[in-house]
Amino acid sequence: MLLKIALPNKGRLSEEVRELFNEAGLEVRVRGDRALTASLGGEFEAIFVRARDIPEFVADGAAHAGVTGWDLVNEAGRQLEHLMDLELGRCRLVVAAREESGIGQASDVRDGMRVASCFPRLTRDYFARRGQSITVVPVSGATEIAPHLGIADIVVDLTSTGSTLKMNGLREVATVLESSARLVACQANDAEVRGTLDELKLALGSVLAARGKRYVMANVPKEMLPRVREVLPGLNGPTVVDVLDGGRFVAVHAVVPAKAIYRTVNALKSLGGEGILVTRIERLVA
Ligand SMILES: Nc1ncnc2c1ncn2[C@@H]1O[C@H](COP(=O)(O)OP(=O)(O)OP(=O)(O)O)[C@@H](O)[C@H]1O
Ligand SMILES: O=P(O)(O)OC[C@H]1O[C@H](OP(=O)(O)OP(=O)(O)O)[C@H](O)[C@@H]1O
Ligand SMILES: [Mg+2]
Repeated sequence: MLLKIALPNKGRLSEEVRELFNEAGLEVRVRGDRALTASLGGEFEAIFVRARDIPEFVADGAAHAGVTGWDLVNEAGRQLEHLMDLELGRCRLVVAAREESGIGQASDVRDGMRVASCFPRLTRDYFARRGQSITVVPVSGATEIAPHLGIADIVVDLTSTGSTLKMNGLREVATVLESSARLVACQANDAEVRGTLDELKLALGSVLAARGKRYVMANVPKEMLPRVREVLPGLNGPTVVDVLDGGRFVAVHAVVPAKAIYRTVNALKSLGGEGILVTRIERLVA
């Protein structure tokens, strides 16, 4: 059975999502730039649609699963099964006001104010939860310009680096939602589909797990092993391999957090380590 996976056809998430699937061994083979579907190999077929439409398509069962922003999943308000956080497309949905507006926090927003957003549902819910009565001005893009055109007092929009807000003279005053790309599935999927999606999760998860890790190999003096063990915890302690040099050195191999590489290499060197190699890992299945 061929499982349909809805992926963003363009925009912010499309490239990185394709890269992730490729690295997981599900190569996105598109026939030309504008193809609407592609074979992913194995049991999967990709259908390329707008990120914003993906929650609807998946909830309706037009696709068994899909990848889109958590912001869009929440905006759609459909019942979906959340399968995993893909740790990309990280951004926040925020309330922002003009620098000179005098609005410094959400409670400064006065009843009756107009709020421009591509996320009318989340905007309405946010202010309703706070007991503030505002009017949503729905827009479909370039939200940041709305306060300058006088069509809204404040905005609710996505931000990551903050440069768009800054460029438009807007100040962030509150966070509505933290977002990243998620794999979501249709609640009506049967057991067979769920089983295949578990395999997909394992494949994608193994790429994500490998991204933050490096594989380190080094030859170290045998008598230093107890101290090397402290430097190289690895997944279950380092792998130790004989070196055919009459027993003076052993080779140690370990998986370490990428962030710790600088410290680890220096520590191995100071313990007399030689021939230190650091490599990337493609996939890591714990
Ligand atoms: N600045 C950003 N940094 C990181 N992720 C972002 C950023 N902006 C948007 N995203 C994520 O990417 C998703 C898709 O955004 P994208 O801009 O590709 O589509 P869109 O705005 O819905 O449509 P379009 O821009 O094509 O009209 C968003 O829902 C969000 O999850
Ligand atoms: O905080 P920043 O890093 O500046 O990013 C924020 C911008 O990114 C998104 O727009 P996008 O670039 O996707 O363009 P769009 O408005 O066409 O969707 C979002 O709508 C903001 O405008
Ligand atoms: Mg956008």
